[in-house]
Amino acid sequence: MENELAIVARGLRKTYGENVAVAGVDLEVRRGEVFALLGPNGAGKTTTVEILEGYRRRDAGEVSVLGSDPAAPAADWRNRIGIVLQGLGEFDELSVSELVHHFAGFYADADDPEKVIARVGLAGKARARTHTLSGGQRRRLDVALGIIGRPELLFLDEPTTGFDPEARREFWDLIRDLAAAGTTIVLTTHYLDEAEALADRVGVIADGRLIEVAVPEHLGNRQQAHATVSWRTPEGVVESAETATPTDLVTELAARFGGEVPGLTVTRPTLEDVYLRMIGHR
Ligand SMILES: Nc1ncnc2c1ncn2[C@@H]1O[C@H](COP(=O)(O)OP(=O)(O)OP(=O)(O)O)[C@@H](O)[C@H]1O
Repeated sequence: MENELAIVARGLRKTYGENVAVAGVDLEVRRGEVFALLGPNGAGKTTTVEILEGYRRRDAGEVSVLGSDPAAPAADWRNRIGIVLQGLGEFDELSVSELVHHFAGFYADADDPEKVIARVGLAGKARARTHTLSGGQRRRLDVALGIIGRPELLFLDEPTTGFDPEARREFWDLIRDLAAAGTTIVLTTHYLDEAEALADRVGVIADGRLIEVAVPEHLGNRQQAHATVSWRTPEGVVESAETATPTDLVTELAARFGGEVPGLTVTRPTLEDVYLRMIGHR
């Protein structure tokens, strides 16, 4: 049902001269979903997202975003979408609070600026001039400007680049809050842990093609992958075996050792392992 889908793209294509940036992408994002686009540099993520945002023209394909074609949207369409832009240099002399209030003025039903400032963790910086913010604080301000209009659909292009680990965790909590409140979120990221932590589904783009869409646990048949069981022999040598039935092997080892197995670990391929395999690095 179109209604349950925030985004539908069919055969999306964009070329720059000889260079095919997006080579026929089919994509569906459900309402309320957090969808992450992963892919190496130059894969076509930003081009895809900017077409969906209405900032780039496609060469071919059908696109519907919140029921409108982004190339010719309905009158209130842009108000229903949040876009996290970077680098609003001309507003450098405004304070955080002034800038967020200024942006709130663009929307008929904007959120409370002070609440949004607190929500992105900038309450202590509300009076600071924006040019005095650190890179990570600046990015939080970008997010505040993206959500001030209470968007139904929020686009975030590499939102946590430059964040320290604590800021990333706080940002993830913010994204989860927004998702819990029903906001559909499309984000691009290079961080696999971020995709795994946030996304309901992940789409992997390589060379302008969407090569797989899956929930993070299922990406690249990760769940079917063999587990690696490692242990230490009485001589102190670390041995390991790949197996489809790790429980059997561990049970056998436990019997062999008469209880606790020294140095026992059971691992499966990480999201990073399967991702690198998918995009061709082995
Ligand atoms: N305005 C442009 N003019 C010409 N080529 C472009 C333009 N924008 C993007 N491209 C090319 O299109 C391809 C896809 O770029 P895009 O920015 O969509 O990739 P990306 O997946 O977002 O990469 P990154 O992870 O590095 O941000 C690249 O080969 C890029 O060089």
